[in-house]
Order: sequence, then structure tokens, then C-alpha cells
Amino acid sequence: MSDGERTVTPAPAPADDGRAPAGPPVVEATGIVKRFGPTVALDGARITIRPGETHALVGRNGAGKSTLVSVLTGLHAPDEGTVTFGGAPAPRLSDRDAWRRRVACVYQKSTIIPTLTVAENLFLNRHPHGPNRLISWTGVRRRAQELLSTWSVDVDPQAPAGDLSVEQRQFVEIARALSFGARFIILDEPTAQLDGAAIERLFDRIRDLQRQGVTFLFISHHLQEVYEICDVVTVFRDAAHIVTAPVAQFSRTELVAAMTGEAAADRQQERPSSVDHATAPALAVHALGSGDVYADVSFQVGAGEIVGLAGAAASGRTEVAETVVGLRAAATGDVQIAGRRPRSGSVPAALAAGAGFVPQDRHHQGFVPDMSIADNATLSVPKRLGKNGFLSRGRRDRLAAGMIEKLAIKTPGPDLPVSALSGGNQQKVVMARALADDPRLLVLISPTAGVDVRSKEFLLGKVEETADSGTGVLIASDEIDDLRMCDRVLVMFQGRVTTEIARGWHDHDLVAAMEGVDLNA
Ligand SMILES: Nc1ncnc2c1ncn2[C@@H]1O[C@H](COP(=O)(O)OP(=O)(O)OP(=O)(O)O)[C@@H](O)[C@H]1O
Repeated sequence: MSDGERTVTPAPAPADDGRAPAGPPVVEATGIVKRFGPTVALDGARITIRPGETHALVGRNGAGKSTLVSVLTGLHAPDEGTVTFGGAPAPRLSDRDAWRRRVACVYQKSTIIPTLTVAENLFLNRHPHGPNRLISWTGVRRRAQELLSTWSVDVDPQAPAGDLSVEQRQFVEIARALSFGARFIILDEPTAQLDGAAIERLFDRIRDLQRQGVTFLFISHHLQEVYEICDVVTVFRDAAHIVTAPVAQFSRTELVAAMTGEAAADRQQERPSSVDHATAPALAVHALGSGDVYADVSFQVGAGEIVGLAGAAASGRTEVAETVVGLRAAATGDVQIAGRRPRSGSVPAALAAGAGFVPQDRHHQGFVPDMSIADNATLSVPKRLGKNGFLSRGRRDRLAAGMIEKLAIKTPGPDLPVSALSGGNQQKVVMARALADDPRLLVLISPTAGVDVRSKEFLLGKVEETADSGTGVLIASDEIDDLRMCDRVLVMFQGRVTTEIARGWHDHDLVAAMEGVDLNA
């Protein structure tokens, strides 16, 4: 136990709030130790979750949250400690069905098989059989329909699962968990890929299910969501439990302080403009269009300027940014990077013209998980490694060591595979790669998604530093914190740039523009 540890037992729920009366905890983990080689991911950690709670688990990247989830879902056996469900010992690890009846986790990465229908996904490996032991597909569809309507999930059971939106996919995964009998569901960063309206729908659904007796463990780096949806919060720091208390007893500052172990400092929100008008713009986009995804998009980013590209999930902001760096091709218009016009739809051409980028999905486009930090960080700069394409290991390691230091990547060394790093440190590797070739233009797409408060500050500080050295920066995001340091923010709505917001904006101006609301109307 750490010295600073305190536990505040949540006040009993008022009798008239419709929640189940307190019984034994839905789940309780005590004295959990989990080591991965030399890393102690959990060091005597504990958590107690009571029936009907929506319980938040917060902590910086690497605090041990995901490791706890893998212990609570029976994916990893703890080296020490015990887990109980409803007061009874956890099942043996091999008894997967018994675990499924107690707990399910909806991960950020889908566990749904896209090529199967929704119904097939719901009843995978437990198809009802007709006579002759043949799978009864009518039975599968009917049961899927019943299940989806019981839990009010408005999805066609015959639709291919690959066609579902992130939101629908999460609802299907929740329904699947409930169908196994689990009434305890872990949501691991469920809002990371949802827009504002979808988040509200998810929260409504969580409240409905909570009224029906479902208990949730909610993991999020967005503290405002913890305040909105959770009753109790547990903070982990450095592999240990720090505090558990009703959310209402914590101010945001106290919560951040518990997570970081230090008093919170406000980010400086305005930067002196360092736009260099004498140099060619870092980026000039002219009349860019792509079918019905976005149309007629024109703007420039000056050298040393930071421009935000904001908008809700389907606004087209991500697609425009992806077009700029060659991850997709435009149907019309053109893109110039530092005065050069790279071939549309070619990442190598965009990089050669002077772009560096942090993609939206770091797991798929950002790094190669099994490759080392050094190889990942230097992936885009082979020409710096040695003559005639010869990759010198020594030079690679020196370059990587410089990046590890510059971006404060927490690792025992450059040879560790990136997959072993925490989310915030993985994102720093992606950033290191984006900056490796001193880009004239840096494009960041949702750069702080899944990244904790301190790493977020660090990454955004690096962005500012990069702009101060003369690089133009484009940040495509709907996170207000990502956009605060921008010299201007262009807001997209339904595929078009509808508003340009100059410095000194208020949060509500930006939110209204992203939602397509005119505050002056
Ligand atoms: N399979 C593994 N092999 C080696 N180290 C691991 C493994 N899984 C986790 N770790 C390490 O254990 C520590 C705790 O990581 P964990 O993923 O549980 O943190 P987290 O709080 O979930 O972080 P994040 O917010 O980034 O998801 C980290 O130092 C991480 O690098």
C-alpha cells in the first residue's frame, strides 16, 4: 500500500434511486501483483465494484488499467492476489464460459468479425442446431432479433458486421455480453472514436442498462465523461491503487493531482504567432474534393503556423487531412506541400515533399507493433541511416536514442517492441517518426486520442515547439484541448469548411460550429 492511499467508502445509494441494494461486490480484486518480465504492471493493486455502480478507473498511460482489465476478465492470471465475483472465487482461467457469464469487456478494437453477419457474430460457436445437428440459420436470426430487441439495439441481425458504425458495433458487443449472462461490463475507452451525439446515445444506453441492474467499469482519459456518467472513481498510479471515492467528492484538479501525484498546472493557451509570411506556405490546398465525403476545400497553412481542422466525426476533417498526406487520393483539386505538388494518394510522395504525420489509427497506420522502437522511429528516414541503402545499426540506434530523449519515451531501451509500451508512449514513437525528417509540414490526426493528461501536454508542447522552429502544422481533431494552441481553426460540417475561427475563441463557439449550430441566428 502506498502512503498516500485512502479509501472513501461510497455512501449507500438512496433507496429511491432504483438501484439494486448493496450486496457483496460484483467484483473485488485485492493484492494483485502482475509482472511482465522486469516490468511490474500491478503492484498490490485492488478495486471493489458494487452492484449497480458505474465505476470509473482512471490513471495515466502505463498506470496498469489494461492489465487490471485482463486480470478481471481472466485473460491473465495475476502473479499474486485474489479476484472474487459476487463474493465467490473467480473461475479457473481455462473455463472461458464461466468467465463470460460474469464479465465482458468492450475494447476499443473490435472483437466482431466483419465478414460475418450481426446474428452470426452474436451466436458464434453456440448456434442453435436443428434436426440432424445442422445449424438452424432461421433459429440464429430469430434469437439474434430477440436479443437485440430485448436490449433495444436497433441493428439489422442480417447486416454484415463490417458495415456497422463504431457505435452500433459497441451496442452489439454489449448485447452479446448480456446474452452470456454477464451483468458486469467493462468499457475500455468507449468514446474514443465516437462523435458528440453518439457519445450521448451511448451514455443514455449505459444509464438505461444501469437501471436494469447492469454494473459498469468505465475506463477513460476524458475526465469530463467520468463526471457525466460515473458515480464512483478509482485512481491508479504507478501500478497501485491510490484512491476510491464518489466522483462528486473530487474536483477535476484533485482528480488530476491523484493521477499524476503532483498539483495540476494550467496549459498556456495562447502562443505568440510565429507565422513566417516570407516563406512559401507549408501547405496550400485548393478546391479539394472527394465524392460525397468532402467538397471544395481550400486553405493554406503558413510556415510556423498552427491551423486546426475541426468538425464532428463525419464532417470530413479526417479525410481531408489523410488526403494531404497521401493516405487517400482526392477526386478533384490539388495539394501543395512547401511549394511542391506530390502525386495524389501517395504517402512516399507526400513525405518526400516535406510532410510528416501522425495518423488517426496508430495501431494500424502509426507503427509496426512487433518492431522495435528504434526501427519504428526511423522507418521513414532510411536515407539518413547510411550510404547506398545500407542500414547501419549504430546510426539507427543513435538516431533513435536522440528521439527517445527528445520525446521523453519511457522505455528500458530502443530495442523494446512498440507493442510493449503504454498508449501515451506509443503515440510518442509515432510523433518521433513524424518529426524524424524535420518536416516542413506536420499533419496530426486526433493526436491525443487515448493519451493521458500529462503525455497530452507533452505532445502538444512538442507540436508548439515544432511550429516555433518554422514548420507549418495542421491538426485535424474534435478535441478542444488539441485545438487550443491553434492560430486559427477551420471548422468542417458535412464535408465543407463552414467557419473560420480566429484566436481568442470560447469553447462554445467551436462546439456550436462543429455541431452546425449558428449561435447568432
Ligand atoms: N504484455 C506486456 N508485456 C510487457 N509489458 C507490458 C505488457 N502489458 C503491459 N505492460 C506494461 O505494464 C505497464 C502497465 O500497462 P497498462 O497497459 O496496464 O497501463 P494502462 O494504464 O492501461 O495504460 P494506457 O492508458 O496507456 O492504456 C506498462 O509499463 C506497460 O508497458
